[in-house]
Amino acid sequence: MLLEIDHVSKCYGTKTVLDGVSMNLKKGEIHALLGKNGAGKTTLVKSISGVTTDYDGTIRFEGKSIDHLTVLERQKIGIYVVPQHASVIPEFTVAENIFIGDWPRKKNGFVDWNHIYIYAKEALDKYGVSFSPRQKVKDLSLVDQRKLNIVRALFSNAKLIILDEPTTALSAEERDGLFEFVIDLAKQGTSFIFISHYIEEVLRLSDRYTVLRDGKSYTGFSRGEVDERQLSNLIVGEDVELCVRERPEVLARAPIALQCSRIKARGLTDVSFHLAKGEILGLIGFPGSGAREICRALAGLNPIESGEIRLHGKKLRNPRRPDEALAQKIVYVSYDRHAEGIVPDLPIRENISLPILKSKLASLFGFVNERKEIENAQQYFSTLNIKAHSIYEEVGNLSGGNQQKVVISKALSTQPDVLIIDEPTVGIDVKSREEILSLINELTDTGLSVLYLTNDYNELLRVADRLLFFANGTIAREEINTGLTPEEVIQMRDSAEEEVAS
Ligand SMILES: Nc1ncnc2c1ncn2[C@@H]1O[C@H](COP(=O)(O)OP(=O)(O)OP(=O)(O)O)[C@@H](O)[C@H]1O
Repeated sequence: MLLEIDHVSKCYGTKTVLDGVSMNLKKGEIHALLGKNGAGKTTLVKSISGVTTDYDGTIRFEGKSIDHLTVLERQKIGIYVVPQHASVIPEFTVAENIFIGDWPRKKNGFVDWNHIYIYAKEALDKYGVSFSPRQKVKDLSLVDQRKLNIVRALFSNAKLIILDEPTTALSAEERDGLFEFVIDLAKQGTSFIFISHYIEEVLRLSDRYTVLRDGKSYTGFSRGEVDERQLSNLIVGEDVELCVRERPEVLARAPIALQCSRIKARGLTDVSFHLAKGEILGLIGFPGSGAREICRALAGLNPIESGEIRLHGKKLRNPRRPDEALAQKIVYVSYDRHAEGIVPDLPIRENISLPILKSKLASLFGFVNERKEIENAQQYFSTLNIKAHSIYEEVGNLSGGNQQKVVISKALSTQPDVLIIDEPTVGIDVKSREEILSLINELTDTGLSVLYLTNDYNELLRVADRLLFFANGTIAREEINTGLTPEEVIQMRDSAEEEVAS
């Protein structure tokens, strides 16, 4: 056994988050840690890595208790966390990133720059990655940045690497590449704790599983012992009802809500399309293809050089800022909730109300109508099942998935005509995902139109009525979603890309 977690408990104030949690991990094992949003996965990871040491119970590493050790001391014995958000410095080279904090030095004490690249090349070769040590990290793909984080940990002699939702925002192919890399390293003896909300990928990658629910651990399941449904029931504690979108006939006759003509903007050469009232339009394309760029242009985040946007036939002013888009009933939920989504120090109530303070919640004389604000926040708090004591809890104290629900509530409370939603279920547990999808589905019945961007084609194909394939800054293909499979979509995306390139 490499790691033994023995009846670990942890409270925040009066809230018991971990209640006698136990699990163990063997050398060379990939062990999945699962649980709903707020189940305590991050809290357990913090206890293993030493960020939190005021827990009850015992954690042993290679047979010895590590409860008294600090984060740095735990790193020295081989425990590393690779966080969800790349902890690399984009302006530095790969080699510089590997050596940050531990520069090889010459006898005179100066950094040995010549050898940095030689040592880094050896490390990259040893772990079988293909990028060059001289490449700037900002030029690496997302998956290579994640691999670099792992190589950095290995270079510091990691024996246990905790991967916190490592597949976030990766395409299916990138995810496969990352998994191969992790499996190879596990074969060489490195152990992994793998945190993910995607059960299908958990079943593919992991040797064993531990589920946290209501503070307790359900542990010891090996590959093949449980299937997708059983694991999802264990996580949620009940049957999960899947959101089913009926593609109604009315959509074919629905009036056009949004009409974009010849849009030219950053990363967009010439984009024209329409979105019907009540329709969910899926956007597909590689990074830089234009799929995300059109979202950001319509949201007022990337300036539009030319072209025309009409909503319900009325010409809009091309938005220069998100509040201008919002005033014209277009709202964007960014994939990056940390940078663009929430104010962590403010309570849930104020976060949800932020964009509508000046409009819907303003009373006579410009004061905020507090009753309306509370009602509004309370409504989304209940509908989306946000896990917190109340709407007065600070958003920074919520688990990642629950923060994401606040971001979505904030967007929906503006009552937009067009919702642009970018990777909305990243970090969201199985049950919450269905709640979010169901809510969006219901809102389209009342006339909301949606542009939906995600790399998770399984999810996209469950909700999208029609698909637009982007390549090279323009729309290369359009398909009605008549029961398409993810594999078909990947093929269509690749051939659209090739056609545009040739
Ligand atoms: N610093 C804190 N103060 C108070 N409560 C906290 C703090 N950190 C976490 N919590 C609470 O502890 C519980 C567990 O949170 P944790 O982040 O461990 O969940 P998680 O399983 O990682 O969730 P997710 O999948 O959403 O990331 C949540 O209810 C959260 O609100």
